[in-house]
Amino acid sequence: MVIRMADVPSTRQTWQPMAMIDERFPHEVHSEVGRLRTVVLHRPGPELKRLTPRNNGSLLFDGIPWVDRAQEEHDAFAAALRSHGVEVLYIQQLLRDTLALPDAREAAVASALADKRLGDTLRASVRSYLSDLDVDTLASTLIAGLSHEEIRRGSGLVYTMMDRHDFVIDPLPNLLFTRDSSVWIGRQVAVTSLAMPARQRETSLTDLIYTHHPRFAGSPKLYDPSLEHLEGGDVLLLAPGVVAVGVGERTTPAGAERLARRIFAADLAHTLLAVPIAQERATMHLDTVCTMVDVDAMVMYPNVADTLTAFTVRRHEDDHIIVEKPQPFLTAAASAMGIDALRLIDTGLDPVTAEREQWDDGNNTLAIAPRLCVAYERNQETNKRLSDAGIEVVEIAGSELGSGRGGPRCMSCPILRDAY
Ligand SMILES: NC(=O)NCCC[C@H](N)C(=O)O
Repeated sequence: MVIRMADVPSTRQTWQPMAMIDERFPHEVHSEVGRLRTVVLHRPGPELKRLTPRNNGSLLFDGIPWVDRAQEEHDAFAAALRSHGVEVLYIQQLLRDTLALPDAREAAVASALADKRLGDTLRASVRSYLSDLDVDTLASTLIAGLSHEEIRRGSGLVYTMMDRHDFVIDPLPNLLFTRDSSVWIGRQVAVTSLAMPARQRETSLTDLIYTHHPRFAGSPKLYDPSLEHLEGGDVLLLAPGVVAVGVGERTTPAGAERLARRIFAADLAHTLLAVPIAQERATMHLDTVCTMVDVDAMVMYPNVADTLTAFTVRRHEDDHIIVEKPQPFLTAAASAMGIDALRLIDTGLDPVTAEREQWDDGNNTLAIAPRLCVAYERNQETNKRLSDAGIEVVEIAGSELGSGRGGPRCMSCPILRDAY
């Protein structure tokens, strides 16, 4: 699909898909709600078994999940998507395919060994350990991590001074939230720059897959992990040509500005809305506060609905951008989208219920199509209000999955959606 700026009335610019599916680049996303065709998930595995009460805080989980049940919940999520015609790709399978290529394997090992805490002697032992692994085991080790006691070989000061439960390769329990480590805008993939140390190695895996896997090799890259912090959960494609970016605990103003320059230069959008969000765990990403459920409608945490603002950023000449004064978010969004109003689904919740359901990712829905979304079943009040407003809700269990503080949108990276 080629996106082209159409002739536009006054200052408003609209963007129109000109043709569908280019064989060379079969992955393409221009909105939050176009019918979902292909999505990347990660089925949680042994990396979750690394969580203990001593490390769950630094590994960004609010509890210790029951892993078997989390897997059942995740399988049900994937089944719900498949039953609506969505192709589900798993990160671990993509990683296995990728590691079968010698250059990719070498790059993956080099990136795991780059950890400065290892030191030369232990690094050599870890290299030797990894070189003995078959592709499947290497893929699972890069995700589940490797502890001192598992390596069973080593010498030198670092190895000797480590506790046997310390990690020589850190586990990646948050890989579950595939939304954050990459985001597709148009036909380009932004491999993001994750802010929290516990998550930074995730992008070495997504970058590896998008660089080497035959299904993705050659796809244009829009962003890379060496750039300013930017996380996929903060990026909402409100409409073709309009990208909202939350700026808060994770994505920095510099990350939003860099993305604006890149998407303008690549003609992927005409407007970026930078949306300040509270720098708190409960609102770590924009998609924890609001998600699109129709081409012109959102569900939003009621406690911020009246105060959320946006700085409209537009392309000027060459590499210059224009930043407008902040406006109420809904006003700025409707104006950029070229519609009269962006409808808020009125969840009408009292502040306490709203706060509880926001914490449990009630606003973090994944649209399968306009007016059809996946949501956690536990957020009964929010889901009821969505149904009352004509949004069909596919409910999934999330009692264990939710302990990482992420919902259906966080757990999914759409790579192909239809235009609408
Ligand atoms: N988009 C999202 O909101 N993703 C959820 C990420 C949860 C993860 N435990 C984190 O703190 O990064």
